[in-house]
Amino acid sequence: MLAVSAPAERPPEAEPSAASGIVVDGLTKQFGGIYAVRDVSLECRVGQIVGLIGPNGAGKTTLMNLISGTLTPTGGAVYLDGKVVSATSPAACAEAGIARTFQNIRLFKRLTVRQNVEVARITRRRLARGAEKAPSVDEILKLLGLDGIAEAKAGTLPYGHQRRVEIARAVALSPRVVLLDEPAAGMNEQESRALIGSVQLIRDRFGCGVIVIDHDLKFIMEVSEYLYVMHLGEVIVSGIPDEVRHDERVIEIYLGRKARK
Ligand SMILES: Nc1ncnc2c1ncn2[C@@H]1O[C@H](COP(=O)(O)OP(=O)(O)OP(=O)(O)O)[C@@H](O)[C@H]1O
Repeated sequence: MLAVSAPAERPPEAEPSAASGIVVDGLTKQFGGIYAVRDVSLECRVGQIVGLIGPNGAGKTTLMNLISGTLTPTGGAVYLDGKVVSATSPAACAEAGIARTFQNIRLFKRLTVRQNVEVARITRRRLARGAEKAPSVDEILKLLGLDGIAEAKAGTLPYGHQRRVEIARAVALSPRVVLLDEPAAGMNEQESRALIGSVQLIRDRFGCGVIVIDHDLKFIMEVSEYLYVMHLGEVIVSGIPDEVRHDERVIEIYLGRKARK
């Protein structure tokens, strides 16, 4: 059965104080008179892969920016492991255990793939978090299929490879939850299929939660265990991918003809 979220409703088990992972509770962000995000409640437990979809302008990136501390909410809160992390800073969120990638890739382009990941590892050591289950740089590179190009300069790589380096760098921080903003953008069918396996391996090996935004519906339906659909700043539908895929509102209003293919 499809769960339809009333704006102010919180998933029944989402008690912020008791949760392990991220709980977003009634989050709102206004830019002047525009509600980019309006009373959004969702959660991503540690060990869970959650997808976020919606048409252009739905509020997905704003929500990511609120969760990762890049933006300060107008209302509501974000909890990580029961502690409020919203309205702090990107550095505080990273320190608490939220890592992310960006729609616009932000790598050290003149450094090699390995050096990019090593820089993140140095940061993690400084944070003194996750040491007990931290995989080596070599393991991270292998997990993302980057071991064969570890010595290549990041800036010389095709777009799809650069996206994987970004993910490797994010997981090298040993996050509790990693946010992936359009990780399959620019990838061909074969690459995005391989990425599904990598994301699942990351979750298994690191034991972290993963929140994924992507416009590639095939990719996001396959990789996610649970989906939230946003439109005009609000979560309008949530459920497992099979339920969301067949929801009339999602097909006709939010996914349009893409869903009929
Ligand atoms: N800094 C800003 N100032 C004013 N309005 C903004 C700002 N950032 C986002 N918005 C508005 O908020 C709404 C949500 O934008 P957002 O980029 O979060 O959507 P999105 O779902 O990520 O879209 P896309 O899929 O195209 O990236 C849009 O109407 C957008 O114009």
